[in-house]
Amino acid sequence: MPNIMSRYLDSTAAKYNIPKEYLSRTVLGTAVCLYGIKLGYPLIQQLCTKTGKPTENGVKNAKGKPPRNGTVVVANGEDVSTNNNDLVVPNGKAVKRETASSKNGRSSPAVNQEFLLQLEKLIRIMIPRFWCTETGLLSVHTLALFTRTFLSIYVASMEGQIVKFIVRRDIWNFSIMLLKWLGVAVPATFINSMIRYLENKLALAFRTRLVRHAYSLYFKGQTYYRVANLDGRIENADHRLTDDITAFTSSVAHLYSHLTKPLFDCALIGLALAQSSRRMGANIIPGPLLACIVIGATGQILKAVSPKFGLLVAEEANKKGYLRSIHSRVITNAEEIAFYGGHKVELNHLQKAYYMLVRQKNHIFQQRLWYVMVEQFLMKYVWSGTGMVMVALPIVMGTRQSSDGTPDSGVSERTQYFTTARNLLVSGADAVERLMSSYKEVVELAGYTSRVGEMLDVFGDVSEGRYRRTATSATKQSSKGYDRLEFKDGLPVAKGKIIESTDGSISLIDVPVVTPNCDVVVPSLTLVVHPGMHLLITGPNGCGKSSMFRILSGLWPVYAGELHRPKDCPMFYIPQRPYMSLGSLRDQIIYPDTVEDMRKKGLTDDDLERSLSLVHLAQLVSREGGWDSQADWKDVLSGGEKQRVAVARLFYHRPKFALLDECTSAVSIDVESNIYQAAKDAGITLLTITHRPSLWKFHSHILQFDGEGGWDLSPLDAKTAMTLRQEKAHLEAQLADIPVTQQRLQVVCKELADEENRLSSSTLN
Ligand SMILES: Nc1ncnc2c1ncn2[C@@H]1O[C@H](COP(=O)(O)OP(=O)(O)OP(=O)(O)O)[C@@H](O)[C@H]1O
Repeated sequence: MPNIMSRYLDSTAAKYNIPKEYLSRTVLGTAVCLYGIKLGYPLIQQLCTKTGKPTENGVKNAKGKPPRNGTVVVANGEDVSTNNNDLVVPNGKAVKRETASSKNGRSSPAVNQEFLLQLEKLIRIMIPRFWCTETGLLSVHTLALFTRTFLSIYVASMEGQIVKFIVRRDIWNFSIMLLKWLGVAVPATFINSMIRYLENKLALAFRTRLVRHAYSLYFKGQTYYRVANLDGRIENADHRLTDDITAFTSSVAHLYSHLTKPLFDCALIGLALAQSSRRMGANIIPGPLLACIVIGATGQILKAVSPKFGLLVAEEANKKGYLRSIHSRVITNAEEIAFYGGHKVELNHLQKAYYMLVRQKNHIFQQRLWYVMVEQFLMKYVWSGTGMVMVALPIVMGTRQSSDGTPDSGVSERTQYFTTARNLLVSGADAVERLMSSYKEVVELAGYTSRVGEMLDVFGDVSEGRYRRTATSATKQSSKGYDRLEFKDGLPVAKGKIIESTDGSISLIDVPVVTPNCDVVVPSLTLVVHPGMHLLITGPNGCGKSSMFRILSGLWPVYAGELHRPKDCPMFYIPQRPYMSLGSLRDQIIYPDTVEDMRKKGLTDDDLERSLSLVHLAQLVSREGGWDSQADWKDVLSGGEKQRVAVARLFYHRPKFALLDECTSAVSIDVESNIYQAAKDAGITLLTITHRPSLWKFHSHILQFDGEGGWDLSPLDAKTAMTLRQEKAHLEAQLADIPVTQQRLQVVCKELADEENRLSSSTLN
């Protein structure tokens, strides 16, 4: 076919008196343009149709654009969510709608417009300015790739010359060329190593930028808490922040060199091949034309048979994250599991998670098996055959004989051409193969891009108070008739106001206690806590006591009513299970301050010691080897000691209000009483959740939840008297038992004496 083509070109050029070269270039240019249009057309068509395409519901938004995942468009005056995982809310009723393809309402990761937009967003984070370290690294990397391509071509031509001198039996020139060839190997190997070094540096620089950005979002406000507790889109943020970001940045850096170098190779090798064909006096069109046809056909076939690697990779990352989370659960709760002897159950969970990952990996391997087979067949065998035809064409069709009057009738020059062209073709084929196999990597990159992009989107949303969660209970509540919550997009809207109080008090006015699952635990709560008003909070389990603290601390949104808080929120929360941070013993007491903060406050280790003695732990410093000693405090301290250390923090920080959530449940009653008295003496207003009547005397008011959504706030005086009366009755009952106990004691003493007498007489006998 190339022969026929060449003859046809010859005859046409002669017929219309056009220089053959012009005609060849025009044909080649047209073919390339047409192929470019063919490849680009589906993308352009996709873009055009997307811009004005009606949505699933046949509705366009105001700009004629399709709504983004999760946004709301208005149909027939009602809010209709287009998110796969969202709730359609006709007439205020929430209905769950979920599709299997996308858990989080996103389309499955693929190389499409969404991927390009997300990638662009992430690239802007990784390369924030034109002049930055990353652009410097990219420039040097590009230069190294370019140099490597030039060196490959130079080495290929040298090898051709070496073979030519061998055929001519020219020992002198052969030796010189061989030395030159070895001389080129030194910079060539250095450049190779440099390319890898720069790729790694680039991946690390990208990762650093992304991690810095992600951390700033993750620790903005209480995003790390809200992502896990209030939003349901991300399950394992830790895995995304570590493994997924690493995989994404490595993939981007790797793809950059994997795409750039082959592109340079193709362009420069194509030119070099055309030059050597021309030197052989052959037509330059047929070879490249044949190559274009074969490569184009290969691309189409591979595209048709390619599995959805992006989706597969994203799913694999998901399963890896799940396995990791199960591992960390075991590590965190090792002692509890060991006491229960729950290793069988945990092992079961771990194995399940592991086999889910194994199944996914096997699925990917299977998909790869057939894909790689087709890929290898086309790229190794079909392309090698095409290469042989391409190399043979200029030799068979060429008109050139010997250029320097050598007696071998051009055999040595043809051999030189053959060797050079063959080497160039091998490099070219390798370049195209890398380009094509890069498609698979691009699809995998789409998977990582989707996970990292989604994570950053969710962090951004959550830090601004926009949550998305499967609100199954919303339906339940709406059917219960609770209509104070306003739903939008299937989720309750935080309409409540957070106001700075001027008199230093904390108040909740008509605030509902609503859990992240939209369960309304208390429909409306109103209370004012002035400084010095010590409030005791009681009620059955699950009635909303801790939830009230979450609302006061700003962890949970205020869905209605008003929350008044003093400026800078001088509240300090101590939970039942105290958190021990990493670091020294000093760091435990001053948490969440740093040592610099402590110095700035003008506090010293002596002050810390005073805080420790208030919780009866003064000996801890010498026992643990000083303030700077480091340990895994979570394991080193007992449950009660951990609680006391947590309370010592209260004496270090001395906040206006202390939210104490059964924080001394493991402390003995006498020490507990001393702690509460010391806290009151320090001028700290106590809001205490407790089930211990012994703590009542330290409080002036009591808030009682009934577990049915109701509550009662009253002064504690009358109730204290009541409990004192109860305690008196209890003590009197104990005293009434004393005569009986004394009688019993006498009997036991007598029996013991008899027994001893018996024993001594038996020993004498
Ligand atoms: N992160 C959460 N997500 C969903 N629901 C939650 C969450 N935290 C608490 N809840 C629910 O909120 C309700 C109130 O919980 P809360 O922790 O306030 O109870 P409590 O009164 O402090 O109970 P206890 O005395 O047992 O500590 C419970 O039904 C609980 O299941």
